[in-house]
Amino acid sequence: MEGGDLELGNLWGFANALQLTVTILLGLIILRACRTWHLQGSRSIPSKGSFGWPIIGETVGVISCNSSYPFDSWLADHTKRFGTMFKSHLFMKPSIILMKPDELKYFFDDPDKGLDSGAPWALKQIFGAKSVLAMNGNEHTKMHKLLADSLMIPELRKKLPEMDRLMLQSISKWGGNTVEVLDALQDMLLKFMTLNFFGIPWEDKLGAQIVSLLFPALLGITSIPVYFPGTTFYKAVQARRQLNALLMPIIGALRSSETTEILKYAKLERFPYQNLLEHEAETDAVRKKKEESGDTAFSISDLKELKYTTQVYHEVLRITNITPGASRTATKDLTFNGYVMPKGWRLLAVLSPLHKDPEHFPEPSKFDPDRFLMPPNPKTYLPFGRGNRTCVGRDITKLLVVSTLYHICSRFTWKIVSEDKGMYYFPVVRLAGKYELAFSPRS
Ligand code: HEM
Repeated sequence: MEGGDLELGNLWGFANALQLTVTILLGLIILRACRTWHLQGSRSIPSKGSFGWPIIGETVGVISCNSSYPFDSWLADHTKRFGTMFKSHLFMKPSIILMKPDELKYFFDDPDKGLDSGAPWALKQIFGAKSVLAMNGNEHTKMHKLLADSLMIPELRKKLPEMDRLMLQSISKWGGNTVEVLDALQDMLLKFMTLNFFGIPWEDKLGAQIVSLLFPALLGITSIPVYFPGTTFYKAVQARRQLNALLMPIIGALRSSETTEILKYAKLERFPYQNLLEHEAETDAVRKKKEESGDTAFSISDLKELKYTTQVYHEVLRITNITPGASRTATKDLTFNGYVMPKGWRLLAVLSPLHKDPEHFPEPSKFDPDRFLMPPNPKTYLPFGRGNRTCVGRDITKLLVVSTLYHICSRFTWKIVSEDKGMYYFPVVRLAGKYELAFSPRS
């Protein structure tokens, strides 16, 4: 080929690429304009907010939140521009974000009976339409009650000795070692859930297999639903399939009790340890009392004595917002605060602005367990939501966290070994780096 032909070919290639780019850009602009017109023109929705880009909306902005630009900053930027209760387009759906106490009350209490679970498509793929998170109406009420009953204090009282045994078995190996604490606690919780929901001891081969599949499956709940090898969603679907194969025979046998939902996991965060070290008198007193009585196992009545540890627990939940919020779908046009929230739109309740409102929690970024010297106010502290979809795991979470902290504090002193690398916010709130503590047995 002659040099001139080559240049001409290059030019044509460039012109084609340019034409294609311009066409795509124009298409995107028109699409965006059409959608905005359609959504804004037809109904009285909150006029404040932004739909972002076509199809993806503002999703990328949310999922790329990290330590230097946390989800709180994304929310703060939006509220500064639009006020509270603004619209957005997230995870393929037009959405309305709610955060003020009256907005959250409307969301959780659903006085107009117009809100469905709003379970994302990814969740239904992984946990099925018959998961409590996806169910609605009477079916949901029944399942919620079954689960809640199996996880409330009277039932937990029976399960506590086994929980305690598991905890001590794991913690007893920590003295003199450096431990990745979050992984160790997560493993403990998954093992306990395997025992609690399926009656399978984690020491069994089957128990160990289930434990190893639960976490990847749970991670998929909030993943981007791209079914391609390597993605979180793909791994979650695969894990769910394997869990199905393992669990179907057992579920068949357990069907009468129907308590076969496995859902969330609780995490201890990095904040409490230093504060607890400074308040060792409390755990010491409880331990001494128990040793004198000859019964060292943790009991429900110990919760009352561990007041400071419980304050720490509340403050961790307030400041970390491990579950950032909740989601619903409007099943009809709803009117609230003068706005129509159209049928089919997603409503997202976010909890962090409430838990970090200086009016209710002065100096909100400061970790200060003494805020909870008095029991938390249910209007301004909602880490487990409220209403008919309130968290069924709240009692077990408190019991697990407070008793684990008690066991750790009464046995060890520790030093933080790993460097603080901040937080990730998607697909779940978690530490960006390892969280290793070096434990020494207490004298
Ligand atoms: C720190 C730990 C936890 C936090 C902050 C948390 C938070 C929440 C929140 C805010 C909701 C309400 C969602 C909504 O209104 O749609 C919820 C629901 C739920 N949680 Fe938790 N949770 C935690 C641990 C657990 C644990 C350990 C379990 C199970 C053992 C669990 C099981 C559930 C279930 C089944 C629901 C759905 C209830 C329903 O839709 O009827 N959670 N959780």
